[in-house]
Amino acid sequence: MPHPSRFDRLPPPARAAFLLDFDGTLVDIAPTPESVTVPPGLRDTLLALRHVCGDALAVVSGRPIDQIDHFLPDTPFAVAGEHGIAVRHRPGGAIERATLPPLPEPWIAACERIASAFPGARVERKKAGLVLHFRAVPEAGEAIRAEAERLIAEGEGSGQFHIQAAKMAWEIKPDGVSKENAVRALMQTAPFSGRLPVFVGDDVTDEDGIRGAEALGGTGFRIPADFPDPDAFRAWLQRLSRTAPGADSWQD
Ligand SMILES: O=P(O)(O)OC[C@H]1O[C@H](O[C@H]2O[C@H](CO)[C@@H](O)[C@H](O)[C@H]2O)[C@H](O)[C@@H](O)[C@@H]1O
Repeated sequence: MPHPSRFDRLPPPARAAFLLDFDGTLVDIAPTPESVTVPPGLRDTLLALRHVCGDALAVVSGRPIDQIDHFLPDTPFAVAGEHGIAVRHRPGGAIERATLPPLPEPWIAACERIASAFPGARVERKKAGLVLHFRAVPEAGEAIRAEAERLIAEGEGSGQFHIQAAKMAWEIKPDGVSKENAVRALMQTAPFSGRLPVFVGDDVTDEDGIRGAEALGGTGFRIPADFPDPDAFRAWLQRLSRTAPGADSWQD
């Protein structure tokens, strides 16, 4: 029996809203957060797709919004950053931030100590959390996780944060934050409202986004289950972006 086409799961252009993860989905994974490169043509593809679907295109990332603006300036209509803690619903609009407990100061110093015990590991600070990266020292991943779990179980902040598994990284993240909430928030305002979300991602946090899209009657795709890698996903997006605005169905 032939594999059902991915297009079977796609709402038509007039009903679809694209909510896309960044790292590992729109761009290839790189050795460090700073060293990702945006492939030539990706911005044009996203802008064309945005045009086809009436502007309903958002990036939903674990990164802060300013980093998405840096890599994809003036490209998505909306951006949700830090897994949905921060949401900007429209270009130039205000950034809405969830009110969350601050990361306890002693944890920041403790995480720096944890990272320095494993040369190659590093801490990435975020406004409401931090990430312990171990891509350069993969064999230390489990030990770093154990230390981080011990840390967040104690003192001020315990019971308010959890460890989110990421790609070669552990993120200390406030409870109650998820890409599912980000999808729900984005889909409440124009031009997303009234459309069906199509969420695409590659990581554990993206499963929340896919669940959020499905709960709203939309659909989700995951790399590598649905596309072998970001390159294959970008090629698919490029084909979709060639659909004529106003067309009833997607160009394959
Ligand atoms: O939700 P995303 O847009 O996928 O962001 C998830 C995290 O991505 C970044 O870390 C990951 O990508 C890096 C660059 O490819 C890679 O070096 C690292 O190992 C990955 O974990 C980013 O640094 C995090 O802040 C994001 O939460």
